Amino acid sequence: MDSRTKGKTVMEVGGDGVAVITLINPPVNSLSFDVLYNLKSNYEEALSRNDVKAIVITGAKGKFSGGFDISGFSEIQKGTMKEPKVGFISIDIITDLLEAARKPSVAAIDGLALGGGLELSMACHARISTPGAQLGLPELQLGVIPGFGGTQRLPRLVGLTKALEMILTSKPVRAEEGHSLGLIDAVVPSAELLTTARRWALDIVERRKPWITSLLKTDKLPPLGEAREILKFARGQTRKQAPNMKHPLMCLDALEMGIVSGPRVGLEKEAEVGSQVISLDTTKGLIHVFFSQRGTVKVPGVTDRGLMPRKIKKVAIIGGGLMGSGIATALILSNYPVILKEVNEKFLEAGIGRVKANLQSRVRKGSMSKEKFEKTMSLLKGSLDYESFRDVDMVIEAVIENISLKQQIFADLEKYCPQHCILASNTSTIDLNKIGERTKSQDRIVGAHFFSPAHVMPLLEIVRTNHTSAQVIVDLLDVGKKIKKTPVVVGNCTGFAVNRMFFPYTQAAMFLVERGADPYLIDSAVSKFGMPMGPFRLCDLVGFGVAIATATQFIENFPERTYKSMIIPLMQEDKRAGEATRKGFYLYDDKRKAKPDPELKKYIEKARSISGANVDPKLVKLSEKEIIEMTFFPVVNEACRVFAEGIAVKAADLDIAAIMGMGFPPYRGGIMFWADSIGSKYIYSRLDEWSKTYGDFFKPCAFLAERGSKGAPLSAPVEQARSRL
Ligand SMILES: CCCCC[C@H](O)CC(=O)SCCNC(=O)CCNC(=O)[C@H](O)C(C)(C)COP(=O)(O)OP(=O)(O)OC[C@H]1O[C@@H](n2cnc3c(N)ncnc32)[C@H](O)[C@@H]1OP(=O)(O)O
Repeated sequence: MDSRTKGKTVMEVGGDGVAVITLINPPVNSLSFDVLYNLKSNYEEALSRNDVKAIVITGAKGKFSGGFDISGFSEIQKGTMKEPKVGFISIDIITDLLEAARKPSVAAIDGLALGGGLELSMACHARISTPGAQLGLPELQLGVIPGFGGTQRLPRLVGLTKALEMILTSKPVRAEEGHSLGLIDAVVPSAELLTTARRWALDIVERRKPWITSLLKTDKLPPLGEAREILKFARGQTRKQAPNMKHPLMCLDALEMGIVSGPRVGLEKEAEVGSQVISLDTTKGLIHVFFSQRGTVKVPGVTDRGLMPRKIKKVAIIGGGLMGSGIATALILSNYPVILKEVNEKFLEAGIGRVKANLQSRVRKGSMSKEKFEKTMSLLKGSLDYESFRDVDMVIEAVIENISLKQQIFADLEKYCPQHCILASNTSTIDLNKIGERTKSQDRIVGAHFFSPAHVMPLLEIVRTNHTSAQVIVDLLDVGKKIKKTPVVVGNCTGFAVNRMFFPYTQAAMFLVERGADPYLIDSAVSKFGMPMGPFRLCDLVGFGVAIATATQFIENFPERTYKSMIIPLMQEDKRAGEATRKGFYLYDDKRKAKPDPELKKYIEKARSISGANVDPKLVKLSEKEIIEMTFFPVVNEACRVFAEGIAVKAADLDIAAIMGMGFPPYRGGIMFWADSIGSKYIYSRLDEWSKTYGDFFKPCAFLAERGSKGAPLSAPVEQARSRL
């Protein structure tokens, strides 16, 4: 492949008169402009050659195509690449050249056909796939819409309702389902894929198989009135589920246009909308997230050293509480044999019971069979001592946040575990150097910070100290991948990356309420911004015990910028400790439905009298925009500190940590990306002004001050950061 080109296609014409065109653009054969232009010229050649009767399109190395090359969108957004004439690829190449050709095409699909990949195959006159193939249109997840005819052809092949489900959820279907839906014509083993596709193509030529033009099919479309009702319902659902995003509704416009006015007009609408969505801010955010999420496993100085992950054959977990049992669940679900250690029979039984309950909930929901349940549970063994730790490759300690207890455990682990064994702690705040103080194993001590519930939440913070070896990080990154987590490697400090960012968020909310802002309005503004819930509802959910324990750590470690509100401790004293006690900032009914509590005022007033804070008329009447700025700019400030200190190596890692650990809306691109979309100058000036009026909690850190004074992007690499890694 020419080093300047990004992918290509190759065409081979067989003695049977079938031209096989192979898409080649590793690793997923994405459709870059180079691939698409090559495909066009191969087609033109195949159509003009007398020795070619039919065409088969396939992908190299067991993958049809992962869709349009997503980096092409970033380049169009940055203006470094020009998008060709709107609809050129979809209408001129895929529809008018390929689908309307006088020679039939068959798609031979192995592995995956996603986005533009599936769209290309739908323009072929038949599709043959292997059993493992994944077929889907996940474009909305990226902020774009199916732009190679998917909004028109999918409903015509699988029906409107199923097409809407596939497009709006971005979820792919497997080959067998695709077959029963009419998306796939035949499912055959890999070894037979190409021969079957060639034969099928020749059968179409000989009229032994039908020559189907997907775009002209109408048999699966509902009558117009019914179609309009289905689309109206889909619009309502979309507005509810994605209120801050325009592109799903724009996609529905293209779909509807095709159904009402015919597929050609629909294609034109799709091309017009497809080109408009590329420049939406939400699209820029989502595409940034796609690459950032994949970038977290690229750790300079660690993953670029050629180290191979060692095989982790057995894992031990210490502590069967909520976290330990969740971690055990995640591991056995990915086939790791696990030993769960507890201090007595009662706790051990309870821990194993939690794991069982986690899996049983899957059986109840139908996502796990009873046989699979039994098989998965058989990977878990309980233990009350360390004898069975002699052959484990990794231990994850998940006991309560008590330094001396953890120190004792690590000293014991050093005695019982083999020398190569990784010694990990699930601590969320405690310094790992302190935890390992009584050992000589600093190079294999690492943080494996899961988020609750550990078998569900996608983030894994891998915390390294100055002594943790690169090999241990590589091993843990591999385990993270195998248990389907997104790992973010961070440095060692109180709260690591996620909790350090989380803390100022709840603190800012407490500050505002003590000065007269309405907590329920704050929660509502923050939810509208896109967080799963507001800070007060979140405190109720997490429970005040955890909130107080975390606050204690932060007050101890960052006293100069911790706002010491008494609201939560005062409520805790009255035994209202959040959702678990049915009373916190809200009142909860039997169904966990939250409603505001007029009594809350009493606690706020008492806290105000203790702190000496006064109601500030300006803060009583904050607009939603101001609420967002006053709660999230302190988070940006802390993220800047984390970045400047080298706790995170890349700003994009903080974006992913905020999205997956805090629930920051992905379509805003993550905390640093969002901050840069607003501008460092503005954020700096607001924080500076608030710090002069309200104190050091808002004081911009040196990094933000420096970048803000120049208006420089906050996410640009830190050249001379004092790295703690
Ligand atoms: C004018 C333009 C109109 C365009 C119209 C068209 O309708 C639009 C599209 O087709 S948008 C693209 C739709 N496709 C997708 O959304 C698929 C995205 N990719 C994935 O979901 C996954 O990557 C996967 C299922 C294809 C593979 O998953 P797996 O876990 O095996 O591997 P990774 O996710 O780590 O990916 C491996 C590397 O491949 C890169 N990559 C994947 N897909 C694309 C792509 N479509 N374009 C460019 N690059 C892609 C990914 O970034 C990884 O790269 P690394 O460098 O990190 O290894």
